[in-house]
Amino acid sequence: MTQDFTLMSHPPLSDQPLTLAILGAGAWGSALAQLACYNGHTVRLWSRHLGNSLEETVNSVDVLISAISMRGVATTAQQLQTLKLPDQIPIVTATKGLDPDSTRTPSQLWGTLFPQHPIVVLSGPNLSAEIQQGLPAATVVASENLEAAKIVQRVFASNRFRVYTSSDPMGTELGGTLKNVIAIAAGVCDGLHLGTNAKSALLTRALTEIIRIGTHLGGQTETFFGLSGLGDMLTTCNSSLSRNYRVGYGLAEGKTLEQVLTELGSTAEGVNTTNVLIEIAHRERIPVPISGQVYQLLNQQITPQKAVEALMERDLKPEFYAE
Ligand SMILES: NC(=O)C1=CN([C@@H]2O[C@H](COP(=O)(O)OP(=O)(O)OC[C@H]3O[C@@H](n4cnc5c(N)ncnc54)[C@H](OP(=O)(O)O)[C@@H]3O)[C@@H](O)[C@H]2O)C=CC1
Ligand SMILES: O=C(CO)COP(=O)(O)O
Repeated sequence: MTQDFTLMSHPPLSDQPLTLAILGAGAWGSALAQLACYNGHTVRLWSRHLGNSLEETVNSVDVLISAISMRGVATTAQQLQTLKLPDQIPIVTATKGLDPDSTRTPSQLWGTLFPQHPIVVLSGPNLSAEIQQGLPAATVVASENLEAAKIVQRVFASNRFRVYTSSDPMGTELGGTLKNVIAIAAGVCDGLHLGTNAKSALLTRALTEIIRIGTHLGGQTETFFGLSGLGDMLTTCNSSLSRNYRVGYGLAEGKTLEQVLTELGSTAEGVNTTNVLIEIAHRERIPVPISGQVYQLLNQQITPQKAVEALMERDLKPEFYAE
């Protein structure tokens, strides 16, 4: 049985109402469903806990959207491969994570399994709780197929959600993914009450680090200065609504990671992302001093105080230099 939702709507900015499948009925999938319903689209929401049929959910839809946590992306995409997806419909990925088995991004996983479909990344400063309250927000939809990005732009754009297109899916995706590691560091910074100067220094140097990794992996520098990079970093590093920020804050208060994650009760992608990122950084020889300290902290190799000391005592160098 499928579940179709059409909530209160206003005149849609999209040309015509579409039928969308949203996979993942967690915080983000539900908020995206609300935004699409607001624009008059029909939404079929699927998740394991709803217990509905994946096959019926995706039957004859116009757009497929995945808002599944990283740990479920590969298995769900493989399950979908055995079903019949409508030809060439856009697949939108809204997951912010890295696959621990392959170290690839969600869009790379989807693109490999569904080469005939345009893949669109949706990412931005989008705390679901604020969006569910109807507060204004903006996001980016990025694809190598600009027509597909424009379709997704029209699906979600409204007077409460401004949607920009981009032709840099990798940069857009990595901005949203890598900032989760930095949000953990920002939570530590605030949890230790290190002050505003320290926080600004941390975020500024973190942006440099994100750009270094992100461009190495194929993203464009300017994308990281946009909504999906700096924008999302500012949101998650400054809000206790961010689960990744709360992980860092809790660790700084002396809680164990297990304790913090139990209290959280939902997805904090930054924990897995840090582990995968460090694997990539070692493999590709990319310096990642801040993420490296977050890794040691999450893996109980260092205390929050020692992590701060280690960052302060690094070799002196110019602010900008070629790696
Ligand atoms: N919440 C937010 O503000 C935002 C979140 N995101 C990103 O969206 C993604 C989902 O986050 P969010 O909705 O908040 O997380 P939640 O923990 O609220 O929901 C996770 C969703 O993923 C599904 N899921 C988890 N594991 C599996 C699996 N093995 N197989 C199939 N489905 C699985 C869950 O299904 P079930 O309930 O059946 O277990 C649930 O629908 C994350 O990557 C996050 O970074 C992006 C922007 C904003
Ligand atoms: O990505 C997000 C906001 O843009 C959500 O952040 P958290 O996953 O840290 O809650």
